[in-house]
Amino acid sequence: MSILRELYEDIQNRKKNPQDGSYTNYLFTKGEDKILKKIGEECTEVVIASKRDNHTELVSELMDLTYHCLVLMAEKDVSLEELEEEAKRRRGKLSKVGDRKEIDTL
Ligand SMILES: N=c1c2ncn([C@@H]3O[C@H](COP(=O)(O)OP(=O)(O)OP(=O)(O)O)[C@@H](O)[C@H]3O)c2ncn1[C@@H]1O[C@H](COP(=O)(O)O)[C@@H](O)[C@H]1O
Repeated sequence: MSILRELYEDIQNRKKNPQDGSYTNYLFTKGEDKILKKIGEECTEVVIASKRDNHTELVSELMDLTYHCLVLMAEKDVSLEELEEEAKRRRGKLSKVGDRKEIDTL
């Protein structure tokens, strides 16, 4: 999705050129442990929204989780291309074998 690419580029730009008042820069300044803590919190919020069967809240919480995962990716220099390659590799492998047990070997 191009909007996720745009969001990731915004996050990378904040890392290169910090801006006052930017929440993203606040996370980079606090560092990896803070980003990981936020990811943990957002995961829990996704679980709660899902169990409440609240679709709007679930979409919102999934986006919060996605944003914080993208911040972690920028912090650890993981590119979107690496995710794409990994997804393609799994797709090729799984569609060939047609056996869910094979996922253990991914
Ligand atoms: N997509 C997001 C985004 N999603 C969520 N958030 C922020 O994530 C925070 C999560 O809220 P919480 O209540 O969990 O956290 P908090 O209490 O504010 O802060 P903590 O002390 O818990 O860390 C909120 O402050 C949201 O504004 C985001 N902040 C920024 N972006 C995008 O990131 C890019 C850079 O924006 P800036 O960070 O504003 O420069 C832009 O494209 C923005 O649209």
